[in-house]
Amino acid sequence: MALVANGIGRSFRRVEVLRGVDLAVEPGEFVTIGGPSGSGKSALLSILCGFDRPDVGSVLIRDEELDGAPSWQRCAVLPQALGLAGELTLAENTALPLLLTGSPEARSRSVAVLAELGIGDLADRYPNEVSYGQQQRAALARAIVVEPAVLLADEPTAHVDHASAEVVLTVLRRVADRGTAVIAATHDPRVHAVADRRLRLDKGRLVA
Ligand SMILES: Nc1ncnc2c1ncn2[C@@H]1O[C@H](COP(=O)(O)OP(=O)(O)OP(=O)(O)O)[C@@H](O)[C@H]1O
Repeated sequence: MALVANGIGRSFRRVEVLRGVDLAVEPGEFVTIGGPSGSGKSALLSILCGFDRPDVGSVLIRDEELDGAPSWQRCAVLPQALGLAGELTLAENTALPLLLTGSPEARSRSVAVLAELGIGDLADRYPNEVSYGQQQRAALARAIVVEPAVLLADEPTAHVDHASAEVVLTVLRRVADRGTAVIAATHDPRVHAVADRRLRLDKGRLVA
């Protein structure tokens, strides 16, 4: 399995948001997580990528238990808040995970991934010089440039127009088909439509 979560529980200010979440995702599988606003989708993704720790339960990525945030190659994230560095261009932001691995073709690979997402012409612009939807696609480019074992995407189509959403969905599907386990939290029926498996958070548990 690419990712296994066992009995994840998490409370905030005594409100139990997650109560025993179990999840197992295979390499190459595309899973969506739905559920109403406030049901705990982002909270769950934060735990799956090691940004937050559960009160109970464990997460394994490629059979290794998470202890803090794993490397970007094991688990890459498209967060809801994007988190692009404002002082770096889109190409430089996208290249960051490759620079950490010492890849010599960081620039060319980043521009290629930006182009795959339809924003190759914006590679040398800074985040504040492009729209929020374009920033979102750059944050997705940064997440997939290293071909991670697991990709966690929080609302990957939330800020993009219809045509751009189609591009994002095609790329997410392609990333899964190349072997990455993709887990996307979403309200968007178009994302659910391209997934292999659709789950929903209901009263703190994942249900089909
Ligand atoms: N760090 C935190 N401190 C306190 N409460 C939190 C924290 N993180 C999440 N919560 C609470 O947990 C619940 C679930 O929040 P979460 O953001 O995971 O929902 P969501 O399903 O992702 O919602 P949305 O669809 O609006 O993004 C909410 O009631 C939220 O207020």
